[in-house]
Amino acid sequence: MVTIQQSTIHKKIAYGVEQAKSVSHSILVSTSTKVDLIIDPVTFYERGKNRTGERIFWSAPSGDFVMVGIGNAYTFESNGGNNFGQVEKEWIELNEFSVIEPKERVSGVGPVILGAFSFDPRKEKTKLWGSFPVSKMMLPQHLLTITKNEFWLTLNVVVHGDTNVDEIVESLSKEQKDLCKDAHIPYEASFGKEFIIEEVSKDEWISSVDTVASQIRNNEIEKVVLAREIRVKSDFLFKTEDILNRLRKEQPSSYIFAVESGQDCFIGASPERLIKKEGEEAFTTCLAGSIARGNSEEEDDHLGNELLQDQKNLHEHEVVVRAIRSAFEQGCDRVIVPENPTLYKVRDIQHLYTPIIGKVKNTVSLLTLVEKLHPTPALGGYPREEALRKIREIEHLDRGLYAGPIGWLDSNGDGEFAVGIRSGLLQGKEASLFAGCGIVGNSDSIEEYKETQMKLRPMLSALGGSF
Ligand SMILES: C=C(O[C@H]1C=CC=C(C(=O)O)[C@@H]1O)C(=O)O
Repeated sequence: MVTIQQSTIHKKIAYGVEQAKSVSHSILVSTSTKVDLIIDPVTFYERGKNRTGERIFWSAPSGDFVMVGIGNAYTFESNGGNNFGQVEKEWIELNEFSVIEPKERVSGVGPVILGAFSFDPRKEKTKLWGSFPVSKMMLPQHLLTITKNEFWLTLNVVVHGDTNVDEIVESLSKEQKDLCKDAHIPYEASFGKEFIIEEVSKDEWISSVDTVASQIRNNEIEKVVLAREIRVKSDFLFKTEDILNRLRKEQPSSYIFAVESGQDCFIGASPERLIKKEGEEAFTTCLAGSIARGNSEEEDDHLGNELLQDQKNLHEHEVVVRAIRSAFEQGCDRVIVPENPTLYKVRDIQHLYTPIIGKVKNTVSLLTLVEKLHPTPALGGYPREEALRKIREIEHLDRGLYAGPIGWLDSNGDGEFAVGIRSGLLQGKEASLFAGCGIVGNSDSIEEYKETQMKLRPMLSALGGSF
């Protein structure tokens, strides 16, 4: 097995400890190697089960860029606000004292932090999300990166002047061997039989949609996204790797993610990018306005064309484009916005879609852009603060990480965040699944309810159930 050579790790960590002594400061040591192995990322995730609560999974649409993090080398956690600025500041400070190998950088390889931020830290937290802090980004001890058909293994560790080099090298090397053992074998999922679905506050949700739609008609606000929850109960433990496996097969055009905390796991397959930053370039998307997929190609085209001409959906979408363009222009120059939306199709649903690109201004960072954009009117509403107040007041739901930014950031300041929709919270034999939709003046509450059912389908199917 070709993993990272023990002697290489030893040399780097010993050097890091010497540095830590001489500067009287902790040092981040990060060693990465391209390995000549094929590793199934879900198998690798499963092999990390001794570190339950400290595992994270991320894959971009099409599945050719995957990251799996196991174990915490450093955690950025907040129980107050989302603290985007604080996370960034601490991350930059941690990188100031570092030993990173190899010097030439590959995106997503080496020191990378991954994690998620809450939708609305000001909404009162309930027991449901008790295992999770408000925001959590972690630097994994073990990181598997699959990019451009290459497999990379990274070891990250933060050392101090008194760190015992032999001990830490031995434990990291052993863990890495265990993670890679037979990891080429594709993960096989298994599922139970019993499946109960409980709707949470269904009638209240429908009546909230009616209330909000009438307030919009009275010009009190322009758009509000209202979300709801279903609780799923089973006769078997929901295992993250089983569900990841299904999501990877069933939702190839979505971001697939999982982030654990304690015994719980937030997991999903989101079609919606919030922001990607690659050097000077930034990419965002407006995704709002939805319709079902057809049973035949003809019916699918027909539904897609209907969506492209539907005034209610076009209005819902236009509000999002307007707000994202304005937020994006604060952080970027040369912003390019297509004139009309096209369609973005995932397995169970098709959306109106407008991708936006720009050139990031010199002083602007990825997390600054996340903060400017979040929550877009595709998740919150418009105007933002009024919509958030309305959601706090009227929604019978603790969204937690649902609809919040989830993604990664590297030490060059590049990375990507999606919005954590089409998602759920796994809690042993139970799970909560979430879905929302944009409410405008002419929204019909029963139609909106049906739309949420459609948006719950990807996660429900990955859990082994259906409506
Ligand atoms: C809020 C959700 O979807 C958003 C993203 C795309 C389309 C949406 C819509 O048509 O309402 C929503 O704005 C969700 O899936 O929970």
